[in-house]
Amino acid sequence: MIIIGVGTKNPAKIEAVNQLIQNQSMDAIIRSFDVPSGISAMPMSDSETRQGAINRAKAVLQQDSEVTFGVGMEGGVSDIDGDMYLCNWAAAADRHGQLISAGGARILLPEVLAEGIRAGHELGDLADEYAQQKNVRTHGGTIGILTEGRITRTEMFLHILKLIEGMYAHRKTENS
Ligand SMILES: O=P(O)(O)OP(=O)(O)OP(=O)(O)OC[C@H]1O[C@@H](n2cnc3c(O)ncnc32)[C@H](O)[C@@H]1O
Ligand SMILES: [Mg+2]
Repeated sequence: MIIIGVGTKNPAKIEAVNQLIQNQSMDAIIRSFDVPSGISAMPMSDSETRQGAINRAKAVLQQDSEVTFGVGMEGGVSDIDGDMYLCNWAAAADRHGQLISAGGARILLPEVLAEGIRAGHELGDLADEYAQQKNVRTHGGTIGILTEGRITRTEMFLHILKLIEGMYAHRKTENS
């Protein structure tokens, strides 16, 4: 059995790992840790968002010596030619120094959310106000609001985690 350490207490993210385990019939359990992302609270680029995911994955390995894989997930925004997109990254680190990262689907943010972020607010707070809901970030996420629930934050992170698990499997075949 492996122990997957997840660097968050956000249930929407933890559920993505849970679903990966079910999907891949992995013999694994989850432990969750409140680790620092080491970046700003509202990451403003792909580079920063990816770094947050990597920092979390590595921090988990430091927190608990029994953890087999550290997993980090981070959400942020990324500007393309003046348009602001929601972006998401995840990373997995093992004890052999192997680090795998991947990014997820992007969705254009409505201008009212983009303006709020440019003014220094966090997307989580803006999304709650926009949707007239509480804790969007721990439920369907902004992507869930903007797609009328067709793709939720959990589904989006599950997709990224499948990419990472698949790349890990591919590397094993390459090295065998
Ligand atoms: O508890 P953690 O794991 O930190 O999860 P989080 O919901 O705070 O999410 P992130 O730190 O990964 O995201 C950075 C910021 O971007 C916001 N954010 C990112 N993706 C979001 C989403 O889908 N819905 C709402 N807010 C989001 C949120 O406000 C965070 O402050
Ligand atoms: Mg956060």
